[in-house]
Amino acid sequence: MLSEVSYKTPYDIPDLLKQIASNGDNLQEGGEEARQACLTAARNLQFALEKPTESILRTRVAEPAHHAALQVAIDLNVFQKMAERGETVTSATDLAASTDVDVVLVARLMKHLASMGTLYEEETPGTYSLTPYSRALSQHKKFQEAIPLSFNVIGPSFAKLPDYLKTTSYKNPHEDLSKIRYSKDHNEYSGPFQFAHNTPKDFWEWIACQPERVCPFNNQMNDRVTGLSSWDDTQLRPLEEKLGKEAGDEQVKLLIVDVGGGKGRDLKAFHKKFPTLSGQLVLQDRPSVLDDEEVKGLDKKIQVMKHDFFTPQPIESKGARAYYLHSVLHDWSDEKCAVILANLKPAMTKGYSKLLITEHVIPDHRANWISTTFDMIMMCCFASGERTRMDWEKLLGDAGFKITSIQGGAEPGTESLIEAELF
Ligand SMILES: C[S@@+](CC[C@H](N)C(=O)[O-])C[C@H]1O[C@@H](n2cnc3c(N)ncnc32)[C@H](O)[C@@H]1O
Repeated sequence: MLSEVSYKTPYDIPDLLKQIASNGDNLQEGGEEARQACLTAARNLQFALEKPTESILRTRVAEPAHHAALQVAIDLNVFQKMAERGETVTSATDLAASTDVDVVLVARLMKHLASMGTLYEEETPGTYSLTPYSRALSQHKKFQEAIPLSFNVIGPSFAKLPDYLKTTSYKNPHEDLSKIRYSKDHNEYSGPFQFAHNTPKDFWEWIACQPERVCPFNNQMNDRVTGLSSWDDTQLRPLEEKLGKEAGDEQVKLLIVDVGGGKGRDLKAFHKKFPTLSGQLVLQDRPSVLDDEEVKGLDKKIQVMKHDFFTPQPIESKGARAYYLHSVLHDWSDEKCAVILANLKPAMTKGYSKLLITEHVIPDHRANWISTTFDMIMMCCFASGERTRMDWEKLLGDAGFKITSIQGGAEPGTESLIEAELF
């Protein structure tokens, strides 16, 4: 059986098994690197061993059904209820009683959640315990809020992508497809998101008008679940030297302007790491983001400023040491990014101000699934995309910047820190 599968698959099954065995033995000492190697080999082994009929069932129905079951479980607080019971196992009957929901329904949902790895089914049939994933879902609002956002906001865009692409004769989604109708009644700018949600608004305008979604979305941006992180320590550490001492300016007035900085998570992390570094930190974003209560509680070192980055950068004077764009440019086409960058340039001082960008840099070969997933999200929600190194060089070069370094994220599939300056 194995040799038959191995013959047909491009994966080397014996080698994958060896990788799992050697990295598995080394999980304690090997740390994150061994875990990642083991996980990659295990994922590839699944692709190699699954029959096409199993793969098709998994992708077309098992995974969407899992997503739906997760959404229902979130609606019913299933994971919190399991955690609150303080027991290691819960039966569908107990859970149905505490959620006041039909036991047959609860049992069916739990079975699918267990078969897909979100719950663990114990030796005793019909009893379940939490896995690290469902425990995280039980404990953290950021995980609970992520599911409805993917289910109700991003999911419909994915579902409609094939129809949208058919409509556009398979053009790469781009805002310039302005003749594409977003619905039968309208004839305005449209991307897959507008097509799916039947709206002329861009994602940011749309979400700002959704009172029940705007706060979870801003929280989600502020407290990322995966793939997009606050700058990690390896990226953060050298910045003290670069932004502080290297400036040759003991009293830096303006240290970082975080443009489209959300609720200030990155500036908070920066200030926590380097509390004594001189210079003001400035947080800029749309009113719907900055009016959030959490923003009002930011340290006074962080000045909060409503600013539309499609208008000239208001922080000029001598120029800040760094203008920072984290997960901003991937939301926009090259043409729109050119406008954002052109608005920053007059504010920057050549040889002094840096442009810092935290974004995915998609490798040309064997891109990680997390980066490719974000690329698909960008395609569907923003008619934009993640960029390769060459894309970044072109985008920034055309805008008058030269890249001085690209520091990869600590984990595969996470964002890199790109440093650039005016030439
Ligand atoms: C993907 S989020 C990233 C937020 C933040 N930099 C982070 O990494 O958590 C993109 C941000 O761009 C902001 N944004 C979108 N359009 C904007 C505009 N025209 N002017 C300023 N900010 C904008 C959004 O409100 C959002 O906070």
